[in-house]
Amino acid sequence: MAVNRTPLIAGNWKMNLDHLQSIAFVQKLAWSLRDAKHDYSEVEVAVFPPFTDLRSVQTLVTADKLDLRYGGQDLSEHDSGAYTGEVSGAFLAALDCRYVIIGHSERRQYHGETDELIARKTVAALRHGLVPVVCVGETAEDLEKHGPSAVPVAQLGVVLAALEADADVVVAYEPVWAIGSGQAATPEQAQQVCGALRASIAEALGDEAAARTRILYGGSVKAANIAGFMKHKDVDGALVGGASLDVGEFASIARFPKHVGTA
Ligand SMILES: O=C[C@H](O)COP(=O)(O)O
Repeated sequence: MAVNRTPLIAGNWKMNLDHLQSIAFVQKLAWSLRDAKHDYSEVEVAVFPPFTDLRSVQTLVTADKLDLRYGGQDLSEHDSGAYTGEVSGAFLAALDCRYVIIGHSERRQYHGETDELIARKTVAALRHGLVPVVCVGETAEDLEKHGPSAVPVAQLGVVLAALEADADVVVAYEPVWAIGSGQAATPEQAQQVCGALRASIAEALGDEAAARTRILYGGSVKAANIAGFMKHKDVDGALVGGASLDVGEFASIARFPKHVGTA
């Protein structure tokens, strides 16, 4: 089957950069990518700012006709109503968000998000025309106890059970032990788990869904290691945390095809 998955380099800002800082950052990123003649059809680039920045980012992207994508870092499973502090998929869609991150390990760890809630949020995102970036990943303890793929595959399985075969989702494999640690998984480890995740998508939703779904690796990705990950057939991009807060570094990650052969 012909496979045409556009790589996606996604920057998760987490709780960093306020709305004014987001404007300066996006402007610099756009200039940097323009100067490098970045081909967005070759490598898609997306940023995930805090909710309070999204309107500013939308204004800039619209005014400057940027090809940059953006999205929220979370959303509510509900569409509207008495849910204090929640942000609905409808609101993200109204700001022209393309994507939304769901089930990041920090949400699982600090906010008690379960696989079942993450599945409901994924369905909510799809209901509003957003592309969910569903995060899965094992802790160091899980890795020791169950091996590399069991936990991420089981986490994704709960989400896949809630999806139709034509659902447009992105999966992000982020080993918890690699996040913010400076100790990335090896490209071979990432490939092994991304391959297992793709096989689980094929089993649940069919070969066509497996062939078109992008699977990202995340966890201490930087310009110096991105090419190693991207050489592997089941790794379709990266979800970048810390390094996405440095314009030059993030732009360099997005230009990874230039590094291939140097990794
Ligand atoms: O969402 C991004 C991940 O948590 C990776 O973060 P990191 O690149 O700082 O390790």
